[in-house]
Amino acid sequence: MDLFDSLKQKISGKNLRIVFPEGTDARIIGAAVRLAADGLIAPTLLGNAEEIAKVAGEKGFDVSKVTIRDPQTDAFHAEMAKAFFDRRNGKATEEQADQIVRDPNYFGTMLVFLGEADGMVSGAVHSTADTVRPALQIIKTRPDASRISGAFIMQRGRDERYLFADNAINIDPNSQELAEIAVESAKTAKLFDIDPKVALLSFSTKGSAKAPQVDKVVEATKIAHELAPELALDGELQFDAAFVPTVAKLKAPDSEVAGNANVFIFPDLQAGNIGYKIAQRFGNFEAIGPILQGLNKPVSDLSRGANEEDVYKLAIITAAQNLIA
Ligand SMILES: CC(C)(COP(=O)(O)OP(=O)(O)OC[C@H]1O[C@@H](n2cnc3c(N)ncnc32)[C@H](O)[C@@H]1OP(=O)(O)O)[C@@H](O)C(=O)NCCC(=O)NCCS
Ligand SMILES: CC(=O)OP(=O)(O)O
Repeated sequence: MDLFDSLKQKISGKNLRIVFPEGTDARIIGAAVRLAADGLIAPTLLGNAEEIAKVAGEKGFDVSKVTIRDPQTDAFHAEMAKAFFDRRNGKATEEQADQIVRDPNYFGTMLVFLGEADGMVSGAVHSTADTVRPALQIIKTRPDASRISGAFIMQRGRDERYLFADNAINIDPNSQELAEIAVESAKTAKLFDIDPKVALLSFSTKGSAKAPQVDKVVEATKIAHELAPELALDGELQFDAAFVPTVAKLKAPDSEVAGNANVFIFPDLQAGNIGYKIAQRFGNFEAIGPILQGLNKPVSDLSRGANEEDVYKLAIITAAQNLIA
């Protein structure tokens, strides 16, 4: 079954509530209206109701099934500011808390934190840093994860599907962090019916180049093996050795992952962010994400280059993350 048909089946009728802080953006409104009409989620758009109605009217969207809340005037404001102040535990004053929760990304994140929403999707207008910082500060990492990272499902056609990470968050992870990203990405891959074979990517394969950047990946591979000995995982591998069986035979003949990898771990964010965009724009892969891994509750960031379909799909994934323990 198609990945999204299967995810839609899982969330259908569960009335999972997803909040969209960028409620006046036409792509967001269009996706929210479709999701509500399809009975997939209960969407909340954040923003000024008149502005949302104006954009919806111009585009012919019927927002009657969508909840609208305005962080500037919301009746829940004082309670939320107090909860934010408590959660930040000395890192924000009461006055700052009062202002901060008027920011739609903070307001949306607080709705998730307080259990008023089951997930948040933002980032079509805001940068990744502005989208994810509230989640890092408020929702925080799961007890079994030390870092949050951002993964993409890369899909072409019905059957070709890979997971890339980290393409969004950690700028220059050290070996320990990279190892944890690799192990966490294998868990995420399973959510999308990918049987993970994890490659830690480099510009070197099995010692073909010497550099501190390569040493980092070699060390990360060693740590990842210790963290998850049962996992099919290998490094350091160049992308061709990881992906192409004939090249794997030449460059890494003893590796069970080389030539078969389907989870690709990039050594830093320069490589990861550039890499996913090249596959998306040159390779015609659909890039769905970044899906934040390691958070206590689901929050997803969009690329500002996202279209309505990307918003629709990422909202489905965000909702489905609630159903996976
Ligand atoms: C994600 C990012 C915004 C966080 O950095 P920052 O804003 O400087 O955040 P800070 O270092 O001030 O940390 C803020 C909080 O987040 C936490 N945090 C930061 N990075 C984290 C991570 N990867 N995992 C878990 N928590 C993290 C910090 O511990 C801190 O928590 P606290 O305030 O409760 O003590 C930053 O790493 C970044 O800009 N990454 C690149 C994003 C980007 O541009 N991507 C490309 C496009 S997708
Ligand atoms: C994920 C990502 O690269 O986001 P943006 O394109 O918005 O910077």
